[in-house]
Amino acid sequence: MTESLPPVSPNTAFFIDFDGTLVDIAPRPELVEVEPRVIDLLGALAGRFDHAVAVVTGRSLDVVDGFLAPLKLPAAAEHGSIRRDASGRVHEDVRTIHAIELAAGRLQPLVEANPGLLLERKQASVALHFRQRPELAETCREAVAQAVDGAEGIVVLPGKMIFELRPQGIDKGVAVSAFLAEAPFKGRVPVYMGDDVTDEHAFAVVNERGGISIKIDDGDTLAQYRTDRAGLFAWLSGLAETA
Ligand SMILES: O=P(O)(O)OC[C@H]1O[C@H](O[C@H]2O[C@H](CO)[C@@H](O)[C@H](O)[C@H]2O)[C@H](O)[C@@H](O)[C@@H]1O
Repeated sequence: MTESLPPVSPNTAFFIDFDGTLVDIAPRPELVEVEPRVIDLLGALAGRFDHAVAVVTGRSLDVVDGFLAPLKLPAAAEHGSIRRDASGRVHEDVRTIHAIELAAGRLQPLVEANPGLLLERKQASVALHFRQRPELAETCREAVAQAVDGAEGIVVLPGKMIFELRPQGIDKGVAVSAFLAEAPFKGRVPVYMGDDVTDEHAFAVVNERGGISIKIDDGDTLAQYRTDRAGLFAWLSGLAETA
């Protein structure tokens, strides 16, 4: 189901999820394709709205930069554990990476025994992917719970065919709040666009601040609007041209 998206004022800040929102979901993380029009659109939007455009993703910063090159937008990577603000300064929360790496080591035998499972190691977090082996979802859930048992300060975040291990106290809502305390986002009305359960924290923050929350595709959500990627791009294209 899609619905028409609202007009926005020139005083708007945009926060955009990557996987499932800017790009279609692919069988493996490295296989996503960024259409050139997406880069053009983000660049035009940033130009129109005083550079108040940020990517908010579970990906690592270098990976998302690689996909969006030559753009280098403000970005909350790894769900906000690594955040590059508009001045280019990078804020890192890597306090639990050793505990997370230890947990990842405990998951390694499961991954080696089951081709198709994938451990994605990032700077501050680790993800266990089971998209190629959906029948192992419950096995993975239990293995991750056991792997983090007794570890302090680590949270398991379920996503689309994935379980992510990240530091406690970090989520996309916290990341959006941090951006909104800084130029050029400060004082602007936030718009957040995302497709996954991990985007719900950001929807909650944006709703509280009187912003606009947009869920891409299906699933329960706190978002006020729902559309698909085509509807989102049509809307953003109009804003990039007309603001
Ligand atoms: O916050 P996002 O930008 O939505 O990133 C969330 C995770 O996305 C990636 O995994 C997801 O996309 C893959 C490619 O389409 C897909 O194969 C996988 O099943 C999805 O979970 C990425 O690999 C993770 O690091 C991100 O945290």
